[in-house]
Parts: sequence; C-alpha cells; structure tokens
Amino acid sequence: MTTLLEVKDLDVTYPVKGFGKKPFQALRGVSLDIRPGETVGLVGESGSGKTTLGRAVLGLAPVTGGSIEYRGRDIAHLGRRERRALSSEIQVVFQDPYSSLNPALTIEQILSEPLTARGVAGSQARTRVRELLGQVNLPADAGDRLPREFSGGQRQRIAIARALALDPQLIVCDEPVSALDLSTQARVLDLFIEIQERTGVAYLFISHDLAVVRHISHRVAVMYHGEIVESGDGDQVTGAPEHPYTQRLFMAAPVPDPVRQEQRRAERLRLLEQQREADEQALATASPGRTA
Ligand SMILES: Nc1ncnc2c1ncn2[C@@H]1O[C@H](COP(=O)(O)OP(=O)(O)OP(=O)(O)O)[C@@H](O)[C@H]1O
Repeated sequence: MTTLLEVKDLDVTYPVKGFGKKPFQALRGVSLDIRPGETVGLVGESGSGKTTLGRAVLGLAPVTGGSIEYRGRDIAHLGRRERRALSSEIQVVFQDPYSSLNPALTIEQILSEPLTARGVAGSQARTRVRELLGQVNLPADAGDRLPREFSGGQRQRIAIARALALDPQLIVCDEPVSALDLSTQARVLDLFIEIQERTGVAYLFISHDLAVVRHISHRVAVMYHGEIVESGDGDQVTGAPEHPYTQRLFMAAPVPDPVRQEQRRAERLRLLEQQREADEQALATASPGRTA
C-alpha cells in the first residue's frame, strides 16, 4: 500500500520570547507514516509533543529540520496559497467543540464556508450541507440553528461535518473526544470509524487517553519528550509494549478487562456480605431478643 503522509526526521523548534532565552525544541527526529484509510493513534503524556506534530502536519508549527511528505510532496514549508489549496486534502478536528465553531453563524453557514471558498455555492452547497449533516447523523433542519443550541457531542459532529466538507484524505484529530462525557465519547468515536469505513479517510488521532487510542487506531505511535519511542501495530503496542516508557504509561492506565472487572465486582459483593453478617451478629449480641 502506498503512503499518504510520511514524516521524516522532523524537528520543530519554538522561538521563545525574552532576552537570552533559548529556543525550545519540541520535536526531535520524529518519523511516522500514515497510509490511505488508516488511523494512526498518537499517544503520550501532556507536553510530549503530540499537538506540535499535528500542527506541523497542518503547517502551523515552526519546522526546523526533516520533512513532511504528503503523497510524495514535501509540505513542511508551503506558502499561504499552497497551504490553502491543500486544505481540501488535509483537515482538522480540534478538542473543543465550544470554541471551534463561530457562535454567530448558523450551522448551514459554518458548513458552507469551506464549500464557498471552493466556488461551490447556491443549491449545490445547500445539498452538500444536508448530505454532510446526514453523514454525522444530524437532522437536515439543524442547518438553520446556531451552535449554542447543540450539546457538546452534537457540536463535535458539526465540527466533523465541516472537516468532511471537501472530502479530505487525511484528518488531524487533536483530542477530539476529550471534552465529551464517556457515553458521548463512545458514540463520536464510532462515528469516526463509520465515516472512515464509508469514505476511506485517514486519521492522525491524537489523544492522551489510551482506551480511546486503543479503540480507534490501526497503528499507534508513542511520544515522549518530543520523540517517538515506540510505534507499530495497535494491539502490539498497547498489549505488549516494549519501551519502558510505554510500559509505564500503560501500567498507569490498566486495560479494562471484563473478566477481571467481574471478579472485582464479585469480590466487592462477598466483602459486603461478610460485613453485613458481622453487623448482624454484633447487633444480635448487643440485643439478644432480636432475631435476624
Ligand atoms: N507556541 C509554543 N511556544 C513555545 N513552546 C511551546 C509552544 N507550543 C507548545 N510548546 C511546548 O512544546 C512542548 C510540547 O507541547 P505539545 O502541546 O505539543 O504537547 P502535547 O503532548 O500535545 O501536550 P498536551 O496533551 O498537554 O496538549 C511543551 O513543552 C509545550 O510547552
């Protein structure tokens, strides 16, 4: 299979303001590839450089070394116009569905924006907006409403619809479910999977949540202090990590094993039962006339 995105030996260094302050190197020799239709999960603790890598792919971080090839073309240092042209291919969904949608625009206006920028207008754009709302399981009349009329999960669906408007090949998803409650997370994750199965879009899926990454990724890369310390098949990396950092990271967040959970529940019930019997015995001793 061909490679869609190939990041090679990437360095990103942020200039730091203030006299005598040294620039901060946030990524060091990072290499990673994404194939068409694939989800690569990027995991690591806060500050390890996950967002920086996503932003570099989007042309929003100061790349100081290495390359980012999209379909064989280096996109690490594109000018504004070339970058805009690439926005139909590479899109983004951010963490916060509250700040990422313009509160003054209706959903139809929000979803039409990328279409209008491409010269798709009028009835063609309206048809596409309805199609997009359907793709993310929102009713067609959602187009007339404002973002504030929707829940967090619904807003994230709208953000996903906007990202899909131009049929991208790759979406950088930066913690897209972290702001949602657990059951909404599960539904939005399933939506990501369903969309991928239907459209063949690839995801660079950034999350600090191992359960989320495990659920959605075909392959997983683990970041630590600006470097990728381990990468490979999702089950392999999450199930039998090799690098000591990954082992520690995964030990801190144990896999919810249904058999183990059932054993723990049975153990809790047994202890409660023991406690109840002990209480009743104590009560019976204190008041000998009482029958259990
Ligand atoms: N614009 C910036 N200028 C200077 N340093 C930055 C800038 N953006 C990020 N950093 C630093 O780069 C490092 C990596 O940050 P980044 O946000 O990529 O990590 P992360 O793994 O996504 O963490 P989190 O999950 O907390 O967002 C951090 O030490 C951060 O403080």
